[in-house]
Amino acid sequence: ACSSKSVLSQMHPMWLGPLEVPGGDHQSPIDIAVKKAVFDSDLKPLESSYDPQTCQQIWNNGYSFLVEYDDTTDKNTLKGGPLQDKYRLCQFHFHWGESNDWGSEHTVDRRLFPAELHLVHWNSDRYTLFEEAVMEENGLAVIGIFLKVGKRHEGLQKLVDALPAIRHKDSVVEFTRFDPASLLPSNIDDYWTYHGSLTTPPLTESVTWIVMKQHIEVSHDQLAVFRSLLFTSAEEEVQKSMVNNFRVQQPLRGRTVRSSFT
Ligand SMILES: COc1cccc(CN2CCc3cc(OS(N)(=O)=O)c(OC)cc3C2)c1
Ligand SMILES: [Zn+2]
Repeated sequence: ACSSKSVLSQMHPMWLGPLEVPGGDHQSPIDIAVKKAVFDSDLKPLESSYDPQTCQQIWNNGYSFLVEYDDTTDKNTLKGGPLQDKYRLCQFHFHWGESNDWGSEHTVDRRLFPAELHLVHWNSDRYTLFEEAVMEENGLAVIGIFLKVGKRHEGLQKLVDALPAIRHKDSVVEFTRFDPASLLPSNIDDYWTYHGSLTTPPLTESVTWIVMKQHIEVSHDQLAVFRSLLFTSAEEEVQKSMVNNFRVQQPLRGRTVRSSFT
């Protein structure tokens, strides 16, 4: 499910920082200036419906770890909010820092969070494969959720326990019966939305971003296990800790960020 490697990411090792796309003026991530966001009363509540039985595997792709879902049927759908069509979940992953002081990709009034969760969906009303949708303006919808360090996240622990098995790049293990809804904050009606891009290759400007206002809490120890992952494969002599796997912020270039709340 949406896990075929992009050629680009083979040519450009990600820990050197994703390459900048010349000329793109709808790039992500961005800073969300709360006061400049425009309330849009036409924005509907988000409707997500996920089936934990369709969870397939968890793997280290050399930049983050991805939990992948069977996206060959409409079992894991997202609609409503700013979306005109129905989108299918294919994977979720995280970005984090080497310390709790930074790690998120988006910021809110320049505030950095220690990590950010992305749930990647593609438009299954208009396209038949992720690879097609990834090239189209209305192809993808990514939900961004900020993580803060606090109490232990019970839902996350099953995922944290699987990480030592995928320490190295390109390692994969079977991972089943994980409910992505367990990672959503209690309030998913309050969000910011704007048009942007993937923050890793192919960096295409095909994403309707939906960034949740409410964060989720994970414990310091849970986040420390993220940092025990490696960018490097088992064969490489020098092992590099998988930390700071976020892209630098990109210019807004006149885009408007809308909010679903006042
Ligand atoms: C045409 O390029 C691709 C086609 C199919 C699958 C892929 C793999 N790619 C999809 C998009 C994506 C997007 C990712 O991050 S993000 N922040 O959502 O842009 C990501 O972070 C680890 C990984 C992947 C995996 C690339
Ligand atoms: Zn991401």
